[in-house]
This record gives sequence, structure tokens and C-alpha cells, in this order.
Amino acid sequence: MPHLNTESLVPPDPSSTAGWRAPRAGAPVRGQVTVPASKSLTNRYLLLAALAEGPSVVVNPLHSRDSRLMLQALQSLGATIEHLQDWQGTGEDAVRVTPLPAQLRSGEAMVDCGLAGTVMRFLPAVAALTGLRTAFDGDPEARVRPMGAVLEGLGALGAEITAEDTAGSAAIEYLPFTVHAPEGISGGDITIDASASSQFVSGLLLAAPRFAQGLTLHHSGTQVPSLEHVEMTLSVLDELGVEVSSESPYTWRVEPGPIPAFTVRVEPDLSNAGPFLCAAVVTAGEVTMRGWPKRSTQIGRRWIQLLRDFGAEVSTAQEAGGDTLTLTVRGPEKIVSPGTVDGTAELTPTVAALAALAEGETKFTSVQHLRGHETDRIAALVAEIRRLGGGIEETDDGFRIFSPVTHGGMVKSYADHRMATFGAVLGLALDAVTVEDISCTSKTMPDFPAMWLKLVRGEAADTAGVGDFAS
Ligand SMILES: O=C(O)C1=C[C@@H](OP(=O)(O)O)[C@@H](O)[C@H](O)C1
Ligand SMILES: C=C(OP(=O)(O)O)C(=O)O
Repeated sequence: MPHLNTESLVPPDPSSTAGWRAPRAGAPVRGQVTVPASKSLTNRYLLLAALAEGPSVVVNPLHSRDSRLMLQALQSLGATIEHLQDWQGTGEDAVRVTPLPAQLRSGEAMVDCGLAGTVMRFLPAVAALTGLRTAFDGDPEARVRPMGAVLEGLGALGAEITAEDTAGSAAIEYLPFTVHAPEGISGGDITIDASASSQFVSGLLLAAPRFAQGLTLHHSGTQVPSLEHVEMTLSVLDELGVEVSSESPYTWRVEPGPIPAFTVRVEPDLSNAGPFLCAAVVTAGEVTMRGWPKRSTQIGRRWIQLLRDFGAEVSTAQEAGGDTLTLTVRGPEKIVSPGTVDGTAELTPTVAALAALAEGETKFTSVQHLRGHETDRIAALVAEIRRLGGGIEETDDGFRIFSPVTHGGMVKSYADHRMATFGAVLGLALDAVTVEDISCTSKTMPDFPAMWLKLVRGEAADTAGVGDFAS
């Protein structure tokens, strides 16, 4: 399919009067983009700051619903949060976190997880360290996201996990639930099945330096998805002075010990850079991003190879200071499928937008756990690509796209930021794409609609003007 087709004969979906009309690129998109900070790093640093020895400062944090929920939850557990403007004259803002009281407390706390995996999977272990009886709940969509393994792990470490409608010893698999460990958690050696989410592993390892015996964690299932995120957890702990090791695949060890107070600056979110870089790919345009970290534990570092695999030219230039690159992506005349893409985890909906515009079949493998993301992303991608005339079917561990989308229409968002941005990418190349609810991008990128319009119009798309942890 020609990706700058302006002559689509298919009329817009009649329901498209509602929702957000995705801008169609009348010409190759050319521009520069600055994306906000990484969700995964921001929420790890905020959590670890709350467990540190003294006040810590997280510079250039992400301002989004997920990070706001993390801050609110840490406050509810006893941390103090201060927002700092223009950190040391850098022009960047920061958050100072005064940690949770070190001693066990009695009382109650509540954690609203929204739809944030990093809140619902990372904070039960932190709550168990406080002694507080802590109630966890979230959005209706969050109540179907798997929670079992992290709760089972905490249970094995001595925490009491209860849920109103779960009888007796039945395992608790979903929100809502209550975590209570009046004696705290002393740690030890446990095995969980983390095949449904890497966040089960991260959620236990992040709190583990504060367990008296630390933690040795084994995974019992076939595969841990999104291993990059476990690598990120280990690397952040190591960077902050915690002793971590992994002697064999799927076994991790965190030694007990204090987390020294720290100051850290958060990298841009490379996963969220994806849709902007793809704008160049699907319009034969050129998009530049400054500040791309030379080394990163983010899964979004894979964009450089992924975009090349779809036919784009990606070049990098070293920036002053040496740690960052300027990335330039030039889109091809025709998007070509690489055949197979494996284990793309949270990048998958964005990669699927490229595959849905490419010549040739693309098979997505090792992504079965996407069924437990913000929505069942496999079902959502199948439904939306079919709605736009594409050929797609589910497979055992993912899906395959075998013919490109042919026309615009309504793209449902399923409360999922990445389904919304998937619709935006397709909207550049198809006439009359409407995204049902673009506001769900507030989960990780509240300014997405304005940034997107700026980029498509050829203005510099940056995050200026994003408010204080607004949703
Ligand atoms: O640890 C993290 O920050 C994340 C881990 C991944 O979860 P899954 O392993 O469930 O994919 C990823 O998809 C999510 O967006 C963020
Ligand atoms: C899976 C995602 O998020 P969460 O942190 O809520 O799991 C995502 O951002 O794609």
C-alpha cells in the first residue's frame, strides 16, 4: 500500500465524529522531538528513594498519571514528596523524596494503582515493609491484570494477603487485595512463576535490599517476558550501591543493606520515542531526537535496529558530553517487513503499526503476555487492524500480520496509551483515522496530542508546558 495515499475511496467510519481525528501527513513528516522521561526508570527511582537512608532527588522525572500514582502511593505509605523547580539552575524540575519511616507501624494505608503495572506489581512488597495494612485497588481494566505471582511470593515471605471475595486459602490473582505484614519481611529464598510479567520479578527485587536476609528469587516457568526490564531493575539497584547478582538464568540475588540517599537524572522514555520515530518511517520523512542515551537498559533501545529492520535509515551522532546521541531516522520509500519480530513487549503496538503498513508478512513471537497489559493487546491489535482492512490472526505466542491495512476508520483505544498512539501512527498514512480516546496517553505522556500535532506540522515537538504530575 502506498503510504502517502491521499485518494482513499473509503469514507470515514460514521462513528468517527467522536474521538480524536488523527492528523494525516500530507507530506513527509520532518522535525525534531524531545520526549519526556522514562516511566519505568522514574517509578523505580521514586520507589527506591522512598526506601533509601535519607532524602533523595529524582531530577527530570516523568510527569504522567503512572508517576503521579506512584508518588501518591508512596505518600500514603509515609514518604514525603516535594516538587522542586529549576533544579540547581538546570531548568529541569525534580522531586525530593523523604523516605518512609524505617520502623514498623500499625494502621492502614490505601494505594490507588490506576492502570499502572509498576504501581500494582512494585508496591505490595514496599507496603509489606511498613507494617501497615494496605489496601490496593485500581481502574476496572487493572482488575483483570495478573497479580498472582507477586502476591504468592510475598505470601511465601510471610505477608498476609487477603481479598474480600476470596475464600480461605484460594490464591489471590487480581486487584483488589490487602497486604499486611505486622512483623515486616525478613526475606529468604523463594520461587515464583513470572511468565505473565517481568514486573513480578522486579517488584520483589526492588524492595529486597530492605529484607533482613535479602532475597534469592527463582523463576519456575518457561520464559520471563521483557527481560530487559529485569535487567533495568538490577542495573538501577547496582547503580545505587545495592549488591545484586544472577548466578544462573532466572535466578537473582539481592543482598540486604542500606540504600544510600541519592540524586539521579532520568533518561528520556525510549519506548515513548517510538511513535515519533515511526512518523518518519511511515511518511518517508525525517525525525531527529536529541539526548538518546548511548547506553540504556530501556527496551526502547531496540528501536534503532527495529526501524532499520523495517527499511528505515537510522544514523547517530555523538553529542557534547559524550553520554548521549542525536538520532536521525529517515523513512524508506516502501516499508518492508523483517519477517519476524521477537519479544518486543511494550513496543509491540507501535511496531505493529509499522507492520500493518509494510509489504510482506510480519510474525510477532514471544509476546503472549501482552494479554495482561493495559488491555489484551493481542485481541485489541487483531480487532483494530481488521477494522482497518488489514489481515491479521492470532498465533500461539503472538500474532501475524499478513496483509496491510487498506482504509481509515475508528481505532478503539481500550484505555491503553499504546493502542492510542498505534492509531496516531496509522493515521499519518491512512485517510480519516479517528482514535476513540486519545486522553489515555496521559498514562505516560500527557502532552502527546499537542506534541504529535507539532511534529506533523513541522514544528519542534517537545514537552514544554507539561504541568505538575497532572493526569
Ligand atoms: O518493569 C517495568 O517498568 C515494565 C515491565 C514490562 O512489563 P511486562 O513484563 O508485564 O511486559 C513493560 O511492559 C512495562 O511497560 C514496564
Ligand atoms: C505494559 C505497560 O505498562 P505497565 O507499566 O502498566 O505494565 C506499557 O506501558 O506498555
